Amino acid sequence: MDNSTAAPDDGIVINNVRKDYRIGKNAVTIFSDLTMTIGAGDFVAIVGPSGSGKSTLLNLIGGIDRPDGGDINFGHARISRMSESALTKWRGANVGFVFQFYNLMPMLTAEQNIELPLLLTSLTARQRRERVETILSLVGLTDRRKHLPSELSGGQQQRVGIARALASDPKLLLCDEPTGDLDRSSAEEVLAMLRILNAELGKTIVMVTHDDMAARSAKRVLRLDKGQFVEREAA
Ligand SMILES: Nc1ncnc2c1ncn2[C@@H]1O[C@H](COP(=O)(O)OP(=O)(O)OP(=O)(O)O)[C@@H](O)[C@H]1O
Repeated sequence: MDNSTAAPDDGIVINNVRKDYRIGKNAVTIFSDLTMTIGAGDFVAIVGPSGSGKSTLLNLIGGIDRPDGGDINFGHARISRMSESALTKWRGANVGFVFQFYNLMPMLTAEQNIELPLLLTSLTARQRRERVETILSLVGLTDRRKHLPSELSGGQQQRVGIARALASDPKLLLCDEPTGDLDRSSAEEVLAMLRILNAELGKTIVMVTHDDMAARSAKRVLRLDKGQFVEREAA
C-alpha cells in the first residue's frame, strides 16, 4: 500500500514503516506498519509502555537506525534511502540529540562539550567560539563555561547537553527521556527551556518520556502501544 504524503516544509513523514530486530535466527517485529506526521515546529511527546519501541522510533527519525520497510521523510529528504555518508551529513546539519544521562565528555569543560560537534564543520575557530558564546548565554550557563560535567548539577549538565544539541543550529531536536535523571525543579527548568526553543526558535521537538509532567509540556502527546499510535490531547 502506498499512502505516502508529500512532506510539508521540514515536517517528518513516516510512511508504513516496519522495524524488526534479529536476535540469532529469531526476528522480533517492533512496528509492522507505522504511519505518522510531525509538522515543522511541532513539540511532540511520545509515551507508552517500556519496550513499545519509543527509542527505536527516535533513532529511526534521527537516521541512526534504518527501517526494514516503508519510508521516512524529513521535508524533501527521504532519509530512509540515503547512503551512509549522505545520512551522516544530513544528521549533522539537521538533528540534535538530547540523552537521559547527558552523554557529556567528562574531561571536557561545558564550553568544550558544546564546541565538540562544531569541530566537524567548516566553521573557523573564531566562528565556533562565537557560536558557543551565543548558546551558552541561551541556556544560561555563561558563568559555568569552564566547569567540568562533574562540577555541574544534573540540571546544568542537561542544559549543556541541550546546548551541544543546538550547536549546529538543527531544525529538529530528538530528546530521549531528557528529564529521566533529574529532580522535579531541574526537570521543570529543562522543560521550560525546551518550550522556549520550540516557541521562540521554532525548533521541532520529539521527546520520548515516561514523565507525565514532561508530556504535559508538549503540544501533542502520542501514545505508542503494540506498534501503533494513539493520539492524546496535551493537557
Ligand atoms: N539493538 C537491538 N537489538 C535487538 N532488540 C532490540 C534492540 N534495540 C531494542 N530492542 C528491543 O526492541 C524493543 C523496543 O525497544 P525500545 O528501546 O525502542 O523501547 P522503549 O519503548 O524505548 O522502551 P523503554 O521505555 O523501556 O526505554 C524492546 O523489546 C527491545 O528489547
